[in-house]
Amino acid sequence: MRASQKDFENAMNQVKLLKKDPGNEAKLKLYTLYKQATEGPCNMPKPGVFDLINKAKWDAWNALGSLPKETASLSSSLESSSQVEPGTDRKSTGYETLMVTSEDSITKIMLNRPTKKNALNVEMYHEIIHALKAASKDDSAITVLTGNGDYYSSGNDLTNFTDIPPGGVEEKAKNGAILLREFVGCFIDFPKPLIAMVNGPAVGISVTLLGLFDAVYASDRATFHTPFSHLGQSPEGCSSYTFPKIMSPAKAIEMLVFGKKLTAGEACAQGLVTEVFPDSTFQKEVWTRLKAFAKLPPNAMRISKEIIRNREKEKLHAVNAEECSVLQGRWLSDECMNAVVNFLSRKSKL
Ligand SMILES: CCCCCC/C=C/C(=O)SCCNC(=O)CCNC(=O)[C@H](O)C(C)(C)COP(=O)(O)OP(=O)(O)OC[C@H]1O[C@@H](n2cnc3c(N)ncnc32)[C@H](O)[C@@H]1OP(=O)(O)O
Repeated sequence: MRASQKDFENAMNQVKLLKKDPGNEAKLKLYTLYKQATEGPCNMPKPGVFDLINKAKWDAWNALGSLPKETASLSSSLESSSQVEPGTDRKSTGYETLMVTSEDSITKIMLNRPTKKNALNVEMYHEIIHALKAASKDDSAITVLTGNGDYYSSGNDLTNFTDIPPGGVEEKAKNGAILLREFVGCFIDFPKPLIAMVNGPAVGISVTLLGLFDAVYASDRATFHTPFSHLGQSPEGCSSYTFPKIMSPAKAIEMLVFGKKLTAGEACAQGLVTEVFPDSTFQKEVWTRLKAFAKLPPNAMRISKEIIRNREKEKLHAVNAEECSVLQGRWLSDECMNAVVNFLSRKSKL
């Protein structure tokens, strides 16, 4: 397929958005291809020998000779897309905390704060809401959520509690509850099969939400931990309703109240995880399976999910509202504030 001028300009814009500098050589190559594509053969006067930067530009552009504009445009687009981080396409542009890609009828939303163990900061909550809304309308058949790096996610970013607005902690808690309710609501309402690829340990809200997914595939490195009582908090993500149904009330209490951490095998035995894979083959095996799922008739999958979920939707939204309201109160408690201060001053870790 021929790259259009628009594609070419997009590619040039993407270079500006790269997180990692592509290096001078690549940038010089792109510059000269750009000049050739827009102006044709080198038309700038040859710079003096001491004008090193312009000399390098001139040499590189001049070396393209009479390369046709169209060829330069195509090469430039290809050059720049190969510099983009693997698995990234144009759809991911604009996200700070996610990598969102679409391929083989699968939209992949990857949590992308690996140095913070993919903790969910306020921006990430908003971006996930946005990505889910976009995925629900795009032409993919299924959507996958996964994490970049060694963690799936360490749950809520505890520094979210530090940025206090003029209205004080009460306003902070109220805003948090509103955001959480909208965030969880998107998972309840998501219309297509939603699959979690749990690539490593999962904590807090990243675990509770799994009860709202349609399939959960886990690496055998993954663990599942909801230390809400340790944090002076209470369950969210509809887990107060989904977990007792999935794994029995007693097992749900062990996790949600006593903070028992499950291995992937244990989580699978409890029904929270659909299947566990050895970490060494996790990506390959799961993606093979997902690609096969994505070839199934999308409308049939959507309608089948709808008929299963619709029966529960009203209840799930009511549970979500109640959990958010209870949490709003917990965030103002001494128990919660002390736990957050302890983490932030590194007195405690899970
Ligand atoms: C709109 C609001 C909605 C709120 C919804 C309610 C949600 C509730 C929950 O999700 S409760 C769960 C909260 N999560 C935690 O309590 C986990 C806290 N983190 C840890 O205990 C540890 O970091 C760890 C066990 C996840 C990993 O330990 P380790 O392997 O030793 O790595 P580091 O601790 O050095 O972590 C690296 C780096 O990441 C930062 N980080 C990790 N997790 C979080 C987090 N949840 N919040 C904030 N920051 C986190 C950690 O501080 C390190 O940062 P640094 O390198 O020091 O700058």
